[in-house]
Amino acid sequence: MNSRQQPIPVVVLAGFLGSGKTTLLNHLLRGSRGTRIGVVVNDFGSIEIDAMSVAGQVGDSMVSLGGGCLCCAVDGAELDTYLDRLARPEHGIDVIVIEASGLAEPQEMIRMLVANENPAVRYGGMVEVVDAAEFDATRARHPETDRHLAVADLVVLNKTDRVDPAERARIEAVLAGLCPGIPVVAADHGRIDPGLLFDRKEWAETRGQLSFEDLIAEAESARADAEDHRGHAHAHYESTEFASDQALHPRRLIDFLDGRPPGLYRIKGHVHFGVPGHGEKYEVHAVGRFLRFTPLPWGRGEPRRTQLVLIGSGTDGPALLADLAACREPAPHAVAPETMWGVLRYVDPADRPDIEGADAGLTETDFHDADADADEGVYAYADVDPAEG
Ligand SMILES: Nc1nc2c(ncn2[C@@H]2O[C@H](COP(=O)(O)OP(=O)(O)OP(=O)(O)O)[C@@H](O)[C@H]2O)c(=O)[nH]1
Repeated sequence: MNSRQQPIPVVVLAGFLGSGKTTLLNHLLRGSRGTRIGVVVNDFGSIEIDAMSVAGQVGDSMVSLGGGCLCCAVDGAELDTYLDRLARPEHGIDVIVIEASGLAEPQEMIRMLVANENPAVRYGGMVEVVDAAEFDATRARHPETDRHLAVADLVVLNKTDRVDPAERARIEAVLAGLCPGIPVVAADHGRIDPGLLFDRKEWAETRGQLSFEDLIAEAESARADAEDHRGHAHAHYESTEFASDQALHPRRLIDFLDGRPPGLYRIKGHVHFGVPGHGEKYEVHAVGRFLRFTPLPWGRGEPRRTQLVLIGSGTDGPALLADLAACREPAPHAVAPETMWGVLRYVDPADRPDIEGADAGLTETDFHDADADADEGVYAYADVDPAEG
């Protein structure tokens, strides 16, 4: 437990869109045991899907900064306000984790943290989450990824379940070249040893990639850069938000998702279908061509509603919204359960509601055939604790 004399370390959790930051954060929160973790979530969109995914687990020790990248808050005043609040002794927080938006410039955030004058907190290192399955594609599209890796204190090579051992070894060799001397931890579903983050002492003292002086020396040019966000990944991305209290028709939504434009890189949120036998909340994640649904119970009193954030480059927001609006279904109770098949194709077999599958005459072969269309061996993981969600 923090003695209150020691400044609370603030760890930046960074990584490209969909790399698995929220999944990792939830793993840390579940494995934190006696350590109290304060969380700052910075969603790119104004519907705060990430915040919703972790909120139930941290209660009042979480603040959420929606509606833009934290790295653009040049003076960091807003962040300081939240850190001050989290650092109050009554919260008893031992470590603060900032989940950066998937399009943030971690260097900017590090600078803000180093410049923070609150003696109750100190910069505690940066964790960069890397999606093994999207590694080459992300680097090709975003050369700045290499810069982010170079300032990391710990690299988590996530989604190793989606690549074979040879590919994993190749990526590890590339990472060793990009960030020499920095530990690279392989993981699936962000399951790293929480001790890597909670044992803070080593971090502050041993990080040598970017010293305080380096940061200050870079500050001037970076500040100019920060004022002109054209160099940031998020300058090239748009976020489109869709929310509806009306149910969505499963088949129309799947047609929309199957035909989504290549520039629409990331979709996250949850869907209300309301089809008989499928009243659950369907959490949805798309990362590149990967698509997964996870049925979860609705929270107590939670409104049956669809909320989606769509992040992409060169996407036509109004057209996406019009397409989604056309998926709305005013009478979901009258919709045949078998229209859910297209959705169930993208659900982990372990999470599939088998009653409906059996009733609808679906066989295992149907599911296997369908799975072959999706990414091989990729399964969804429930980020939200159903009890809390
Ligand atoms: N197969 C596989 N899927 C994973 C793994 N880690 C996360 N996922 C899935 O990848 C999707 C994105 O995960 P998130 O944790 O939401 O990613 P994120 O980095 O927080 O996403 P943004 O906030 O959009 O940047 C979800 O469907 C996760 O369940 C993994 O190791 N293996």
